[in-house]
Amino acid sequence: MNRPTLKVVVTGASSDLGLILAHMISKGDLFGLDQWLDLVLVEHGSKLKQVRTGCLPELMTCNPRLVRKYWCTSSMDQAFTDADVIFLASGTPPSHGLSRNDIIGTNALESRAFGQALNRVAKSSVKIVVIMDPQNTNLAVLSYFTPELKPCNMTALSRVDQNRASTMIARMLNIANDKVTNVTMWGNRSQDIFPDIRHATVDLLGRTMPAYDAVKDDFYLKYKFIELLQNRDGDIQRKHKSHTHLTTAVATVQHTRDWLLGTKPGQWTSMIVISDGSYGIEKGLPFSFPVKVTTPGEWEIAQGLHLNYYEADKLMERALEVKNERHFAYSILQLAEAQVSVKEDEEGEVEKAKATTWHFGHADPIPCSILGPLERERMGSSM
Ligand SMILES: NC(=O)c1ccc[n+]([C@@H]2O[C@H](COP(=O)([O-])OP(=O)(O)OC[C@H]3O[C@@H](n4cnc5c(N)ncnc54)[C@H](O)[C@@H]3O)[C@@H](O)[C@H]2O)c1
Repeated sequence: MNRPTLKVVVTGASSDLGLILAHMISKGDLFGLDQWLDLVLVEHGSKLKQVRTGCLPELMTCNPRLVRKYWCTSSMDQAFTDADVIFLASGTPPSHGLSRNDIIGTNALESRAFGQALNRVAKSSVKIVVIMDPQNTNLAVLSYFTPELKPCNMTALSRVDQNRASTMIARMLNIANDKVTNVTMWGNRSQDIFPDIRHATVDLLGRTMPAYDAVKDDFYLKYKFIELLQNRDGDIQRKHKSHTHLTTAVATVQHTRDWLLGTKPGQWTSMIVISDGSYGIEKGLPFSFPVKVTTPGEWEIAQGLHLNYYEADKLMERALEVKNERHFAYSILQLAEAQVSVKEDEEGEVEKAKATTWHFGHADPIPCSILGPLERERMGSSM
């Protein structure tokens, strides 16, 4: 293991989500089996003891051979200094009795605190994944308070919904989930996120074909499927009587692996990123798009998906929803809308275009030869 140790931060470490995520990272699901890690577990002061005396022993019992050092802290500055990857997995979850606006308001305050700390101490290559609900709004707030960081280094999670949609199709066709590709989630991570199956493909007995042709039920895919998918989160929470921590942790690892290692040729994944104006979505608006990663650590919005009138209309509706929620969050924080920080260069290109290649925060790219078998398969490498 010649690569420098990575510093990885998980906030909300005492919750099931934080613990499962920390466990998956510790056992190499994210960076592979040949990467040393320093893992920082962040919790509020009142729960820090619980992390030290409960969560940490739990994690250590699972034989996390890749972790060189654990830190437990309430200090964001301490946690974020020199961090390579940060998972913002804390915040208030949607629950009975709290409206979406309540959640937006509470978590916007959290995001502001995270943003201010990141802006003070984070290094410019840090990668940040927003899991806190609602992801689009929190990404907007975070980006607002981090003028020193590039917006391309922050993404938020819509992969949970993509995975659910892929699973639903896979089950209809009796195939494995990973035989369903290029399902896209557009828009706002709310109940109204818009699933696009029309561009999805499936591998049926070795033959790649459009998902629509394989399912052969246009009416179902256009209406019932979308309704079922949009209610899935609530359904699971009601029936399982808990938040969807396992699916979220798994989706977070998949999202981050795609971002840091790359998507397979010809494939894309759904990610909430800051819009560069693609598909008519206002520049600077956090929106779930189809995203490709050909250079590890640099996402680009997949171009050229033809949208019909109905779909284009849905995208505009979703964009309006994000704008309204962002407006609400900004009003809680008493921020002026005009100050929205879309960082542009002289040609008006969103900073993304100037992004430097990210090599796990260090000087050298990950040489394929030291990747594990899973990574090699992922990178399509013949090494
Ligand atoms: N599908 C998804 O994308 C998905 C699924 C589950 C949860 N979430 C989101 O993740 C967040 C956490 O959900 P949960 O169910 O684990 O909630 P939870 O209430 O069980 O745990 C949140 C934890 O975060 C901690 N916390 C709050 N502010 C903090 C801060 N500033 N620093 C460190 N720790 C802090 C709390 O003390 C608590 O332990 C919520 O915003 C939720 O909506 C998203």
